[in-house]
Amino acid sequence: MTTTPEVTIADARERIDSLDDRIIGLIQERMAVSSVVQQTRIASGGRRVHLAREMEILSRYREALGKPGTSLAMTLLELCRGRI
Ligand SMILES: O=C(O)C(=O)C[C@]1(C(=O)O)C=C[C@@H](O)C=C1
Repeated sequence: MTTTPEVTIADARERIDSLDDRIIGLIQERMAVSSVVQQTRIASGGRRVHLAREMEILSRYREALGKPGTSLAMTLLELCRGRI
């Protein structure tokens, strides 16, 4: 069956929208889990931020996605723990 460029683009955009919905849901889930870690640490006398752990996360994203991965990880961390 043949299709048109318009249909191919519309179908692909639907998939992108669906992926973005899932990504947003995963980010919201990450924020909730991160909050549990931070609140638990603060309640036991620690600090909200754990820089060594953040370095591990930044490395993981950079290894998987290159330099923009670092920016993405920094944005995710800011969403999860606020600005430092
Ligand atoms: O893993 C932790 O210790 C967390 O508090 C979670 C988290 C994160 O969102 O990944 C948030 C703040 C910390 O600075 C480091 C990492």
